[in-house]
Amino acid sequence: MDSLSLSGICRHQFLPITMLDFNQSNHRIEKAGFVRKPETGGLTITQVASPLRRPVIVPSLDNETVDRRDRNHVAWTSVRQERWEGELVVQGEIPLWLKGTYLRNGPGLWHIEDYNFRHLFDGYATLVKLQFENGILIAGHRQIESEAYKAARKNKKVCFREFSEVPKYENFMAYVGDIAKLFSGASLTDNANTGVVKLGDGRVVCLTETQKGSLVIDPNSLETLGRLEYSDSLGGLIHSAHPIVTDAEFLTLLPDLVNPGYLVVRMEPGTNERKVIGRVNCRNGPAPGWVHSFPVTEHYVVVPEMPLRYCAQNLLRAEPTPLYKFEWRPESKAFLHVMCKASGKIVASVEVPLFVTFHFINAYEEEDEDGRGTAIIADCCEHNADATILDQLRLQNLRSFNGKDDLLPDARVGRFTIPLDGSPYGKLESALEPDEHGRGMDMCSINPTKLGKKYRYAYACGAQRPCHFPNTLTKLDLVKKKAKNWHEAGAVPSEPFFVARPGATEEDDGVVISLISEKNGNGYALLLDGSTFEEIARAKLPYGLPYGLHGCWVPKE
Ligand SMILES: CC(=O)/C=C/C=C(C)/C=C/C1=C(C)CCCC1(C)C
Ligand SMILES: CC(/C=C/C=O)=C\C=C\C=O
Ligand SMILES: [Fe+2]
Repeated sequence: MDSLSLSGICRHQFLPITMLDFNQSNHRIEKAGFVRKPETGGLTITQVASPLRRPVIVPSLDNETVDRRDRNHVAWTSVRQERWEGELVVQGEIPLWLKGTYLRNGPGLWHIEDYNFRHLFDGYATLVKLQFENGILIAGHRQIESEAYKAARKNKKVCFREFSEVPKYENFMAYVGDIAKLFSGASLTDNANTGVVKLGDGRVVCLTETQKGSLVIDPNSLETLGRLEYSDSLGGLIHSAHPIVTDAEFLTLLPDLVNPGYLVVRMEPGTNERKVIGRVNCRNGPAPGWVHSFPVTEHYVVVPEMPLRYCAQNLLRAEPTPLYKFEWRPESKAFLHVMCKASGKIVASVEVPLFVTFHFINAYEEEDEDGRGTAIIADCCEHNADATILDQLRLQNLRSFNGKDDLLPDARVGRFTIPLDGSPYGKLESALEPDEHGRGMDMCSINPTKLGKKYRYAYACGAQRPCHFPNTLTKLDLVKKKAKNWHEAGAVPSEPFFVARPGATEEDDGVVISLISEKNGNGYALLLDGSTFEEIARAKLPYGLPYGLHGCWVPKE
């Protein structure tokens, strides 16, 4: 059976993919579909094969994971097994034009043995795929085999510095040794749990905030293929977790913690060499602001200098502070710098009101009637200049929601206006009334053809209160200043990801994909119409998956 004859498979029941070729394995068959491989240390292995004739090995994790499902929402519970793949039964209709794979990355495993991690961002990366073809949906998930994850499994403890977790030191000398390794980057994690991008040359790369955590994966098997080794000598240990990736380029920011500033760099498809476009020196402060993401316009890169700054002392600490590796420095103020992509020259550098954002949504240039640039508009999911959102993402807080208390801090679509006439100040306002989306706002996507251009629609997660975490999918109309919200009681939806219909002329002509973790432990893939924002299809997963962060689309050639 090949991928084109999938429609021959029974679609009336949930269909795990079954073993076709036992000869490819040395495993002893214990019962249909289950085999035990002695050298895996007692893990249960299910040897299965996909309709694409690819065998899939599915080690389950430990019982503790499953036990904890009773107590916590599945969104905040470790994934229950290493790997799974199968066809899903679809309710509704998947558009026939939707051909390709949606990949979603995120931290999905938050414990090692008895030790439970602290923060959402600490979890070992779980990659999920939804493969669409001819109205059929094959889903799968797999752990990313980072060095950090493999070492933790092997040694039964955290071995690298994660977002908030650090290895437990046996004595002071071990701590000193680890600090020495911090400066070379050797002790930093490569747990690529934040996002996944498809480069112009077809490579698919999972990313996190550390440069060493750039891992190439196979979008079909979800296998970890190896590290993307940058071949330049730019050095540095960290970068923006959200590069801007198009078929033509990969743009990112490398924060410089020694001489506070940022390098703006560009990598061409087919190469591993980043070349410097230019450098921005920080206007203020002892360290650069955190750059989880940044926006671009057609001609410019906007470099944010947030008052939430990297903090060398906090990097060295064995125990986390409320802001982890960062600190809130309002006295350092906030700035936006605008660099010309072609020349590397800074064309504007303005002070703006204090702000906190993880995610910029988009940016574009405004022109006068003669076509001269007058301003840059940059939109972001803005947390009302309140950095405590970072600590709200502690697992204990996310797990403690009892349906009553409302702990999610307010957020909005923050719209910056950066004048290009040399004025020293920029503006920050709400792009629409935050009550439109329940005063929750994060995890955004747009139609990628609008990247850097004037745009009207964005998709994001909003809030239906009370809640501890964004729990709606929302379509934002930034022209009419209205939002349309999707919500299901108790459900935690992940980032609504927009895929445009090939040949579409309307900005919102396409579908929005999200993965939903349900209160009862189940989960499903959801497809909404990008224009009406009504449900067009859903497909139940065999079990609910943990919350995930960001996705990408790999179209079928
Ligand atoms: C999942 C997510 O959005 C963010 C993950 C952030 C990580 C893993 C940050 C890691 C870091 C270190 C391990 C040390 C250096 C600083 C910093 C980049 C925050
Ligand atoms: C999930 C999140 C913030 C939610 C707040 O409302 C931030 C994720 C950041 C990393 O990708
Ligand atoms: Fe992010």
